[in-house]
Amino acid sequence: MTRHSSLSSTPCGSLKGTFKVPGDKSISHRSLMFGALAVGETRVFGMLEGEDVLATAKAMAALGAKIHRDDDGVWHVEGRGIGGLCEPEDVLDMGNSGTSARLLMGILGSHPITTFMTGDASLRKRPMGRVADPLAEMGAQVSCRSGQRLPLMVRGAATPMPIRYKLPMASAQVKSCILLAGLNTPGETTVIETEHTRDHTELMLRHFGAEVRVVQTKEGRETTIVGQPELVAADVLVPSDPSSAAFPTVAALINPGSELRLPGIGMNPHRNGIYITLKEMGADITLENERTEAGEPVADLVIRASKLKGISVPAERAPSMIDEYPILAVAAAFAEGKTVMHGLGELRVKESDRLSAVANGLKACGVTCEEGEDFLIVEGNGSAPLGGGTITTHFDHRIAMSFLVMGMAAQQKVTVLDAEAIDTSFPGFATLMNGLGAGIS
Ligand SMILES: O=C(O)C1=C[C@@H](OP(=O)(O)O)[C@@H](O)[C@H](O)C1
Ligand SMILES: C=C(OP(=O)(O)O)C(=O)O
Repeated sequence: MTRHSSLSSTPCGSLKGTFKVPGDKSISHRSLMFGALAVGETRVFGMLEGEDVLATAKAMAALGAKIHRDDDGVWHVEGRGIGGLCEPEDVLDMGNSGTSARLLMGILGSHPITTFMTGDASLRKRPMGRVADPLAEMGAQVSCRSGQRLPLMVRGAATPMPIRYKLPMASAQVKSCILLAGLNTPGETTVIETEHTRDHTELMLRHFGAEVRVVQTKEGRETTIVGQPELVAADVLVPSDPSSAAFPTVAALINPGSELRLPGIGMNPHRNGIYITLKEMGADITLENERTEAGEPVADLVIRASKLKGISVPAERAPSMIDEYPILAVAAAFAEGKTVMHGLGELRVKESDRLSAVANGLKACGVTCEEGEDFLIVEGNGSAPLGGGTITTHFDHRIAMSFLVMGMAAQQKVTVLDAEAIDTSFPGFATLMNGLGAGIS
């Protein structure tokens, strides 16, 4: 797809109102994949209808699941059972979505079928060796383009072997890939992580009836899946996405006089690092009606404009807010003092090299910052930065939304190139924000 539309945001004054943030992307992907592997009909309420999740839906349908959306917006997935996926007739196009590609590779790795997979220009640059290597240990054949990139071919193992695998990097996608390959593997497959990444795969596999054990040992957090269970269809209630909610949250914090209410935001403790960090910076964010919905903690967020101060964000918090550093960097540009962020190496292999995309964007808006191999330091002076930049997003939705938020409160408008990338995770972002008082056009 050719993408070339730009959007600009202008200083807008206070934002007010209640905002229904779309469904969680990680949970939406998994509901379609696990529904396709379950016996019976899974219903998904509140699914994110962004391009990334729709790429997963299309792929699971090409693998034999029956998927449709009813008139009330509920998605129905009729599964094939573990081991029951059929060989797709054509190449699977995972679009912009690393989660779709890597989790699906795990599923395919233990199905005795051959599948070809590709993605857009951004996804074709991202590393796939991190999943191809453990899948090869389990007996799958994965042939990638040079540099372990997409397009690639997965020939699933006819007799997959369980492994015990220590993750070389903090990645929920790699962890999930191996656990999903373990689903159709006899015996027990174990993944060890030294940093605790998001645990939606573990929680949701249990919800669908699989046995997943987690123990903490001196090696790290060990997650074991018992192979070849029968997954049973289940209803999934998708909470609103805390990663998407971070954009209106920061927009409200930096626009004096703002007050926003964001109902039903997922508050999984391995996803909420941005809210802890913003509060440490002095943000007025209140959690109301804290509750558990379908196994996930959820709360209504009330956000009021606040004076922010720079802080040092601990590196070990990075996995719980890995997608939120671009918008945190924007918040830091409005804060008083230095915000120091460490442990950001993984940002270099997302939809873009987010570390340099953020640093370049901040500089284009007159913000002083220092980019290191795996750190970023942003210097704010407690007032609105100059703005006025034109931002290269590299088709990265989070870079696009972050700098549109910057333009809402900077001194001059900010223009973001290739803003259509926003539809991958947050369709309707500009319309929803404008409904609260933003000026995005
Ligand atoms: O498992 C998931 O749903 C995700 C894991 C993270 O990626 P990594 O596992 O590469 O850190 C995150 O950046 C991505 O947006 C979604
Ligand atoms: C990194 C992201 O997603 P993915 O890896 O699925 O492309 C993201 O949404 O910020």
